[in-house]
Amino acid sequence: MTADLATPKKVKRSKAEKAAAKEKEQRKADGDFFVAEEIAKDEGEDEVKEKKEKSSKKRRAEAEEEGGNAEDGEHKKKKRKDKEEGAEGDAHDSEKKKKKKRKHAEAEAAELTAVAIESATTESDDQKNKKRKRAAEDAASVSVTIAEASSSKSEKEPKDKKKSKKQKKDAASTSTSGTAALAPPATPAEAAAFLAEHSITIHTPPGEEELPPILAFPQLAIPSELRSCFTGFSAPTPIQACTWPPALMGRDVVGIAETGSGKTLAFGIPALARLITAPPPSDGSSTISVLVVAPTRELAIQTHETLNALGARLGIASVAVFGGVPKEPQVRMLRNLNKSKPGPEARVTTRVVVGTPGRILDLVQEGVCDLSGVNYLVLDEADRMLDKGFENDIRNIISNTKQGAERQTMMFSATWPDAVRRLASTFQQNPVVEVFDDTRSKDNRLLNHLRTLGHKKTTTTGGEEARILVFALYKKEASRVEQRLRQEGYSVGALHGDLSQSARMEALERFKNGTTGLLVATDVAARGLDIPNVGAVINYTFPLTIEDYIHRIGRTGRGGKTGKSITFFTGENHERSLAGELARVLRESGFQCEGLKKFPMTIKKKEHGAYGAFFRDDIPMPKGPTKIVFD
Ligand SMILES: Nc1ncnc2c1ncn2[C@@H]1O[C@H](COP(=O)(O)OP(=O)(O)OP(=O)(O)O)[C@@H](O)[C@H]1O
Repeated sequence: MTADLATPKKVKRSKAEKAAAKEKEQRKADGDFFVAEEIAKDEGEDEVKEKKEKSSKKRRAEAEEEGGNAEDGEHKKKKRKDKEEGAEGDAHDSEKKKKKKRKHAEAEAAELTAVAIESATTESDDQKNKKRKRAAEDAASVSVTIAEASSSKSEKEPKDKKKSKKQKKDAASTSTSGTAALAPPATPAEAAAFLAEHSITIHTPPGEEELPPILAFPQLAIPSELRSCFTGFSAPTPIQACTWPPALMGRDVVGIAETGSGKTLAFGIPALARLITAPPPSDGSSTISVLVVAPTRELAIQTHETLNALGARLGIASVAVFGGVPKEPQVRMLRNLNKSKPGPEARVTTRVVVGTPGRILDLVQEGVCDLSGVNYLVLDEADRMLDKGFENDIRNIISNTKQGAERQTMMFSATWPDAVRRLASTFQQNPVVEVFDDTRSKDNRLLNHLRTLGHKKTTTTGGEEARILVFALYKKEASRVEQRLRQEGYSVGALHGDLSQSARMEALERFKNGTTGLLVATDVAARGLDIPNVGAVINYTFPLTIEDYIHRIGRTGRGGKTGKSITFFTGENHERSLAGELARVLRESGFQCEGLKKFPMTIKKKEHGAYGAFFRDDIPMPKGPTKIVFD
């Protein structure tokens, strides 16, 4: 019977129908079908919430069942995650079946991803308005931590010349208060009143300029094309107001804010501004430069929809990848990125990936998701991701993106527990050089940094990210700094030549096993020893040679991990003559060295004991055996 029914149907099909069916099949194979199906979801906010709660309950129950299974191997963990994602998928199954017919109709009707997104956006306008209202009312306490400047990112490149007529028209119709005609920034009194009213604390690292919040959209220096993103909003939400100024300057930002506080635009506007001003590479390398990692697929889909809708007119598209659904369509979709398609989609370049950690990593490891061009990374709801056991996945994902100052990282979290602090301090790995005149203020600066890095006074975590290595130049200095830190209540060890060998070995062992999270060492005592990977290195006094500096900072950020190095540079004594070399090292690694320019920038040619200044220092000299010497 089935065959009987099917046959006449087939026969009756017109040529045009056949062509349409063929095209649909092709789109399916290209992965479009998947995107269209997912983004055409018209789940109400309540349904999403309910599902979120259901799946989190399920997760909690599973976690309790598995309680204490922290020793699980990577494989087990992955399986569990797949199970979680599968469970999430099950929860959606009955819902999915009900909607299957309608979704298919929508998916088939959705000729283009962008069209589907726009319709989905329109459909959920009511829900959006609800959320909008909530966001506007949201004056919950918000905290923003600004990391040290990543680099002097110049984002003022010429805009994409290939803009369509429509794009040009759109841009013209948006507010003209672009970067050229900005409203004056908030006065210190206005800024203070705003921060007090919304219970906002902004932690700017010592030495960094404090930026006032943006109280009104016209104060915002962004490409004019982006101004239409604010249509219907009267003012920035608190998290947007405080996040935009540092984020638009290219700084790493940590925002502590509740859901529904307007985070998507808080990181979305700087992301789009960056994409508009830096066109995609034309050398065939990956066009993905923005990556958003989120804990759940609901959040990933929501963020993807928002960014896709905002980016559509700018020629920027996003893809969403998440667990709980088959991987193959996502693999096909990623393989076929930017393959020219007919119609308006041909103008769109996929530059954003939004996804959940497990699936992103899977796809990266399969070689289909190339993150090597990612220079803007967002970790959304970081605390939830860590709660769900995604820490290793996140670190792994980060190691596949651009490193150091080449990447700007935005992190959002509703809470600020130790695990989140540690994650924040490890990705903010830019070597920072603080140039100052007053050597007496070194101790206070050191204490400030320990606080900013979230270092616990009595850490017994054993976690390598929590360890901080402080380098002093002289034995007496190391001993004094150690005493000072101990007076301040820190659990600290020392490694220098005034200590007996057994005392040094004990200090090293305690540092390695995490009993003390802080170690003050001299270069000579530390040389040749297996000092484990540490979260941060602080150069209290600059070493005698630039090689020692490189050796010191190499103690952190090892094995693809991230780390942080902070260097105090007073320009006194031996430091003055090393300013030029330090500036060169920083410049070559892509970091700023402005502060050093007040010192002579001459680089002294190295002299060899036997060959004087004429020896070749560009070829490696044979290394002798490692010698362990304690000064
Ligand atoms: N400046 C603003 N004024 C009023 N509404 C806004 C503003 N910015 C964003 N919104 C709206 O507020 C709602 C919540 O924003 P958004 O989804 O970005 O919050 P969120 O913090 O990411 O929350 P969630 O984690 O639940 O996604 C959205 O509907 C968004 O359109």
